[in-house]
Amino acid sequence: MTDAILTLNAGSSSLKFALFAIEGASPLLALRGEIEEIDTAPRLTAKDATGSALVDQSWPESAGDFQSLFAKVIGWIEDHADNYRVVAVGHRVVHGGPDHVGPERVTPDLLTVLDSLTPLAPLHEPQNIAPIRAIAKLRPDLPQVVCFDTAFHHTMPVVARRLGLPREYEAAGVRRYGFHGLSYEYISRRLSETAPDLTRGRVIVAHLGNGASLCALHKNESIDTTMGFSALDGLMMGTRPGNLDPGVILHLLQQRGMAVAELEDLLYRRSGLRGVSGGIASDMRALLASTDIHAAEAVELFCYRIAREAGALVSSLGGLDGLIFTAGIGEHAPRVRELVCRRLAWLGVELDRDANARNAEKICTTASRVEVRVIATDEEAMIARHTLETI
Ligand SMILES: Nc1ncnc2c1ncn2[C@@H]1O[C@H](COP(=O)(O)OP(=O)(O)O)[C@@H](O)[C@H]1O
Ligand SMILES: CC(=O)OP(=O)(O)O
Ligand SMILES: [Mg+2]
Repeated sequence: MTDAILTLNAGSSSLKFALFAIEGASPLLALRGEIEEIDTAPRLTAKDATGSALVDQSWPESAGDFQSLFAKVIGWIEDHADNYRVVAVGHRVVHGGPDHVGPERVTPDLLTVLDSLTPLAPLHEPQNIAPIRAIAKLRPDLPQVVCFDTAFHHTMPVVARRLGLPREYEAAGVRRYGFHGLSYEYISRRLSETAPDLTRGRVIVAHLGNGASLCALHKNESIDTTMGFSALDGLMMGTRPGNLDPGVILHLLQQRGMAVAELEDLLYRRSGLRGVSGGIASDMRALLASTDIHAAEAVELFCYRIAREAGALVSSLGGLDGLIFTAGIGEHAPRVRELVCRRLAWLGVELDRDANARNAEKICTTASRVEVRVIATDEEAMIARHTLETI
């Protein structure tokens, strides 16, 4: 039996998991998998460390039922990883609030704090916390560690964190936090290994998954990002509108008499690619495959908003040396990268079309003034490292 760390990463459209063998100081990947499209067409796939497929199974009847899908993942791991002894579980938790800026071991008090942050991340925090409680019940002795998406952004200067509201709100925690921090932390480490020049310069990382954001890295530290107080801000996403004139919210509440729960549903689940495509899909693969004009318009708006927000971050950075695409869409959708890069040509971004079509690591021409790369993110590897360090 080999000691291992189990990692769980509940995103807005997927539940990702991995098992890492503990070998010396660094965890070694044993297997990884995910259930994707949890709300529409749940499908479990997993691969061993060499990339060989271990399972491909669908449960259309369990769409939207997170608890039952989580139980299926745990059941599958128990059946297929019996030569590993899980000695700790690491979780991605989206919101750590103002006081939690590093990985922490789970305690009952910490769980109470995390519960109180649920209104700030209603699409994620409940799915992040439920597995912690379920595991604590089954195995109270098993150490569990939480790794916050907000933590990586603690280097943001005050001016990037502050909202234009009266001071008392900031003191009460109403400020910009930023998310996808485990992904940005992993990318920053990969840059140190593969493109060290960029770690001394000004880089925008585009994490384009079902949730999406941009991070401005200056000398490899976050100095600004497009998500703010909640995971609603910034880019348009799979089901979220991204930044929105607050006047629209007032209009919906006052003139349309919309209830708060209805508004929350609109902003977290019915907008973004799903809403703009007229309900065709929130999933980029389906939109790119569709011939419907509304699907094409949704993709166009997605890319327009990325280029527009990137322009704002170029201003925060005072220029741009590198542009990195990552996460589900960023890693696998050449069309989206092409549309974004075309809009950023004024910065000296010049895409190599063949390299882009191949999802190559470097996708710019030699003449490009900005180095454009595709880097596969690995939030699980970050969670495993933090978990091992914490226990
Ligand atoms: N081959 C592909 N081409 C285009 N989009 C893809 C591809 N593979 C995955 N995606 C998109 O990536 C998104 C999911 O990304 P992911 O990072 O897993 O999301 P999250 O972690 O937010 O749940 C979906 O919109 C999906 O359609
Ligand atoms: C913060 C967030 O939106 O996460 P995800 O992209 O995993 O949904
Ligand atoms: Mg994700």
